[in-house]
Amino acid sequence: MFAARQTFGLFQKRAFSASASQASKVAVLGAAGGIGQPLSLLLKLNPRVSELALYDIRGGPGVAADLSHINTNSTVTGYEATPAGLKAALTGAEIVLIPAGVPRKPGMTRDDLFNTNASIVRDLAKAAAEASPDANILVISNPVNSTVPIVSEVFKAKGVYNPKRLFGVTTLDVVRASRFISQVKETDPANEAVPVVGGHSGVTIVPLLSQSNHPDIEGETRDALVNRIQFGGDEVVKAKDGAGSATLSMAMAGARFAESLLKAAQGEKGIVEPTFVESPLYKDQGVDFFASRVELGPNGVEKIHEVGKVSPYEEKLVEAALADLKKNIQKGRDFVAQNP
Ligand SMILES: NC(=O)C1=CN([C@@H]2O[C@H](COP(=O)(O)OP(=O)(O)OC[C@H]3O[C@@H](n4cnc5c(N)ncnc54)[C@H](O)[C@@H]3O)[C@@H](O)[C@H]2O)C=CC1
Ligand SMILES: O=C([O-])CC(=O)C(=O)O
Repeated sequence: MFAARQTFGLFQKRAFSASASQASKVAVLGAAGGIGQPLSLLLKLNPRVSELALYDIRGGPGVAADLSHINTNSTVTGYEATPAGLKAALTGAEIVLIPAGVPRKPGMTRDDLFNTNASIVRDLAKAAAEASPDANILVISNPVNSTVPIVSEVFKAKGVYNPKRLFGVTTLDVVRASRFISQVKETDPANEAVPVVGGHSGVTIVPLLSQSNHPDIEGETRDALVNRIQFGGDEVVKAKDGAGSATLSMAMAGARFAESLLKAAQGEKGIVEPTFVESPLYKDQGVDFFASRVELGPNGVEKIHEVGKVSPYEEKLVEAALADLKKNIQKGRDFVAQNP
């Protein structure tokens, strides 16, 4: 197995910072991709990460060699694209980020990625269920509304499913929401927070402007802002013109979410992130996964926050989201049932 990996962490001399006194291995599956590379870079810069494990079907060791020259204390290991390499990348990981899979081209919906990405995510989930059953699994690969249920079904089949440790990464939606509202209001986005609930595609993305600093935004301005948040991904897909979708902003969002989990694992209280998790909020309507604000703790999900008071306009948005979510979730489950 050792031959299947290359280790580059040879220059680790300085003491860890206090926050990184706990060893934290983070694995990135799809590490050589458009998201994987800048995400791995940001993780290499994070003192809370002690070991970075990079896996991809091509190029993992090269990205690892490059990042390993950065003079931060973590080790970086690139793994060969073999079952043994994948297993070694996953073993001992506290966090597994999955940005493996194809991105959209103009004219496609995220659901159009299902046929390709469902089996990629299923196979990586099988490996994770065997090698790192207790890790926090952070699913970035689209369509998130379906790939997260795929992971849950695979973990269930292996008898290791823990709903507190499975997260669909929807952080980019709130990152965009705070940026876009700051452009409308000419404010600093650092001071803006717009809760975004539901899921991660089109109308399942539900921004709650009534709970932002600017509940006064109404009429056409509101409609345009909500639409921009819901379809922010499409803006990037169009601008990239066939060369993929958001990668850099997604890397920032993924790194932020991983950082929040590490902070929570290392004992910080009150860490809240939006994320798509198995949720009781709309179970009575047949929707088992839902994104809302989630407090994180050492065991993963600590507390799922209620959606809270919404306007009649937002109630309609939630209704539309639930209808799509139900189908997207079922599609993921059916896929695993039919293609175990
Ligand atoms: N959750 C979110 O907010 C967002 C999700 N995405 C999604 O993230 C995914 C990745 O996007 P990009 O990085 O731009 O794509 P990309 O094509 O640049 O990179 C994907 C990487 O995955 C690797 N890969 C493919 N199959 C694999 C496997 N079985 N095991 C390991 N690695 C494998 C590829 O070799 C490639 O390096 C897409 O599905 C995209 O839709 C993108 C932006 C935001
Ligand atoms: O739009 C896409 O396909 C990628 C994505 O999920 C996003 O940027 O939010």
